[in-house]
Amino acid sequence: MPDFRSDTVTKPSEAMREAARDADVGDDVYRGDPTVNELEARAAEVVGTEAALYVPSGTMGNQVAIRTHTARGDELLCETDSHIYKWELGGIAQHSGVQARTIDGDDRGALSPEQVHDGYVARDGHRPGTSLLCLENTHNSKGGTAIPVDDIAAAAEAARDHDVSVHLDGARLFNAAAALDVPASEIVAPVDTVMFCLSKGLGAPVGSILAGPESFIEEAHRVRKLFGGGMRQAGMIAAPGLLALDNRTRLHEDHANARLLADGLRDIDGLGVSEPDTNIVLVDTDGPAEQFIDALEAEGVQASRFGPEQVRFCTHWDVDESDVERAVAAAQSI
Ligand SMILES: Cc1ncc(COP(=O)(O)O)c(CN[C@H](C(=O)O)[C@H](C)O)c1O
Repeated sequence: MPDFRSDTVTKPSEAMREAARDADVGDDVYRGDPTVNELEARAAEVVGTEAALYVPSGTMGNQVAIRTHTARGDELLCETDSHIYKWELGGIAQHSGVQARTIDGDDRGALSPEQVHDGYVARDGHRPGTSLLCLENTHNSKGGTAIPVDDIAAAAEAARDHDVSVHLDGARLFNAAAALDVPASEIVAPVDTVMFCLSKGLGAPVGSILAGPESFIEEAHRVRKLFGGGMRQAGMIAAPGLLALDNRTRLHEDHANARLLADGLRDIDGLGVSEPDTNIVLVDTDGPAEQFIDALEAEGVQASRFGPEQVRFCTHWDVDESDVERAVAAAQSI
C-alpha cells in the first residue's frame, strides 16, 4: 500500500541495516560512542557549525534548543503554523516555561523583518522579554515550502538587532537546499542553531541533529540528558544516520514525484492542489478530509489529514512514479 502519510515512514536501506549491525559502539553519555561522535562531527561540517548533537527525534532537537536558548518566563517568536507551536504538545511551555508569541507568516511561512521588530518585547517590570526567534525551512504546514536564504537572513538580522537568538527548525533542511539549489550551510549561516532530521527524506530509521556553536552544544548535551535523551551504544542507530547524511541523492526525485502527483491531482474536479516546492503536496478536498482519506485507503493508498478539509501527501524514497500514478487513479475514482 503506497504510504504518502509522511516522509517519516521511510524504511532503512539494506546498507543502513548492515551499518547498524557492524557499527563501532561505546557509551554516548560518556561521549564514548565513536559512530555518534563521527556523525556529530560530519553533521557540523556539512551545515557549517562548530558542533552538533545527535538526538532521538526532531521534536527533542527543537525542544532542547528552546530550553538551551531561553530562561523560564521568557517569550519566543514563531510562525503561527510552525511545528514547534502546532505539533509538539505545548513543549515550549511544558519543557521550558516559555510563552510563545505567534506571528502569521506569508504563504511560504516566512516572517518579515518588520514582523520580527513588531513582535519583539523588551523585558521590563511587566513584560517577559523575547529571547528567541524560531523559523522553519521547509515549512511543513504551508506545504513544504522552501524559504529563500535572503528571507531567513533578513528575519534573523532583525532578531539580532534586539540580541534575540535564532533557531531554525530545519527538519527538511536538505529538501530546502535542494529546492533552492544552495548548500545547506548557506541556509544555516544566518541563524544561531539548526535542527535537521535524518529520519525523514534522508531515510535513516531514527534520529535528528541539533547543530550550533560549541558552547551551545555543550549545554544542549546536558539538556538532552535532562530530557531523558542521553543514549548508550547509539552507534547502532547513528551508523544509518551517517549513510543518510552522506547519500543525500534522492531528494530531487522526491520533488519530481511530488510535482507529478500534484499535476495529476490538479486535473480532478473539486480538488485544490498546492504547487510543491519540495516533497509535500497539500490537497483541499471540498469535503471532510477523513472521507477522502478513507476512500483513498479503500483503493490502497495512504495519506494524512492536515485539516478539516485538507489532506497531505509526502513523497519519499519508498514511493515511486508507479505509486504516484496509483494515488492519482485512486483519487480520480473517488
Ligand atoms: C517541521 C518539522 N519539525 C519537527 C518535526 C519533528 O520531528 P520528529 O519528532 O517527528 O522526528 C517534524 C515532524 N513532522 C511530522 C510529519 O511531518 O509527519 C509530524 C507532523 O510531526 C516536522 O515536520
